[in-house]
Amino acid sequence: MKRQVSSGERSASEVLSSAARDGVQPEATLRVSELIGAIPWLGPTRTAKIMQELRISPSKRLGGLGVHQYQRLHEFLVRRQAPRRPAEPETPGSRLVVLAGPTAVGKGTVAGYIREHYPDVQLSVSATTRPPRPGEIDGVTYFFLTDEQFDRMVEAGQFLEWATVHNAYRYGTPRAPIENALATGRSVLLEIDIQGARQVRQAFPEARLVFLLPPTWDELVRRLVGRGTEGPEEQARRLETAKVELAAQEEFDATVVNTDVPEAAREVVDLMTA
Ligand SMILES: Nc1nc2c(ncn2[C@@H]2O[C@H](COP(=O)(O)OP(=O)(O)O)[C@@H](O)[C@H]2O)c(=O)[nH]1
Ligand SMILES: Nc1ncnc2c1ncn2[C@@H]1O[C@H](COP(=O)(O)OP(=O)(O)O)[C@@H](O)[C@H]1O
Repeated sequence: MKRQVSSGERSASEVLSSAARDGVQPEATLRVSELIGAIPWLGPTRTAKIMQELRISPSKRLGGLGVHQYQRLHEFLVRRQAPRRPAEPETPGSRLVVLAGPTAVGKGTVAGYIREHYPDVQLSVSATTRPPRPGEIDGVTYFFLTDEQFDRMVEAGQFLEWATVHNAYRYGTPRAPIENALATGRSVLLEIDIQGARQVRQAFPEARLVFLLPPTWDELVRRLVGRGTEGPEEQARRLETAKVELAAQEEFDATVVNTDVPEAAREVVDLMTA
């Protein structure tokens, strides 16, 4: 027997979770666009955009989703359902700032400079499934998690955003430290990839998104090659991705050109306080 999802009963993600648990497909004939469109504050345009991001065609019904589409939809709903922050920071003056940009532009270097020279800026510590490199400290560089631990945090809605980066490992921003910092009037800087920046924009429309640019394309190539952490094949793949990533700068609130590290760091910090 079919029935409609009603907000007074179970939420959409509860329906999907129990379906996954029980191995049954409820509401199989419900269109995904209707399910998403029923979320408060999402108009048809946002719904269409979300469908596009989830890579689900507008006509798809729940019962017709592929495994990956189903997984993406589930994760989206869990994220939406996690406790939401109000539209404005709770304390005036606190701000959430995202620093993103193409591979090897110097995000880590600039963030490291800020950590060292601007102790008042709180830098978010991400969680990752990638193994630690020599010298990296758990809880300082990253929280190093197993796949299972990461899954549990995703399920519990404990990430503000998360993404698989460079087709390899998963990275995510723990939600609680960010919310605590903003609630106590501190600004927070997230150094994350572009997919993550887009998710932060959805969850925190008031966040400021800063895009770090290389002075030139050739300099970006020089930095990637000069860093020497990837082989030629991986370098070529990252540079292909970088072209797409550079096109995303239009979506950001501000751009900073990383010619000189201290100068770029100061510009980012200025954007946090301005
Ligand atoms: N979405 C997202 N991306 C992250 C997060 N933390 C780090 N990243 C990105 O993950 C990528 C890989 O970082 P890292 O493991 O330090 O490797 P490296 O950039 O190759 O030195 C970088 O582009 C980071 O910006 C996070 O919490 N969320
Ligand atoms: N302003 C800069 N001038 C010259 N080299 C830089 C500058 N910023 C970063 N680099 C170098 O570029 C390489 C990539 O920087 P990194 O911080 O690892 O990039 P990302 O975190 O964006 O992938 C590193 O070798 C770093 O030392």
